[in-house]
Amino acid sequence: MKSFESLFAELSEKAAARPEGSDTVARLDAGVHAIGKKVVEEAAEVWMAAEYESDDACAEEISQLLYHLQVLMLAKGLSLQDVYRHL
Ligand SMILES: N=c1c2ncn([C@@H]3O[C@H](COP(=O)(O)OP(=O)(O)OP(=O)(O)O)[C@@H](O)[C@H]3O)c2ncn1[C@@H]1O[C@H](COP(=O)(O)O)[C@@H](O)[C@H]1O
Repeated sequence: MKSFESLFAELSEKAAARPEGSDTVARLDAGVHAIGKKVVEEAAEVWMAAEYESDDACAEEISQLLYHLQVLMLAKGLSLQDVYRHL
């Protein structure tokens, strides 16, 4: 099972190697503005799932929000440590 750290390592590799067909590479190429809109969209989906859907649906939406936050971190050049030091 993936963790926050292992997903970030995987996405970092994708950003560096830029494999053909990677959704992550396409999102990075779209830029911070587009990624930020996706973060907001996913956050709203988390909220709606928490209020009106199952726990599993909510967990899935949270996983997607975490993914898009990581894409935003990569687009900004932020490391895990840059974020963790504020926790
Ligand atoms: N964990 C994720 C992940 N979570 C969410 N998403 C993306 O976020 C989308 C979910 O958003 P929506 O529900 O809004 O779906 P949508 O409306 O079709 O999204 P859009 O394409 O319109 O933005 C999914 O369709 C994926 O495109 C993810 N895309 C990739 N990963 C993982 O990231 C890794 C690298 O993936 P690639 O870069 O595609 O190789 C792999 O381990 C993947 O499993």
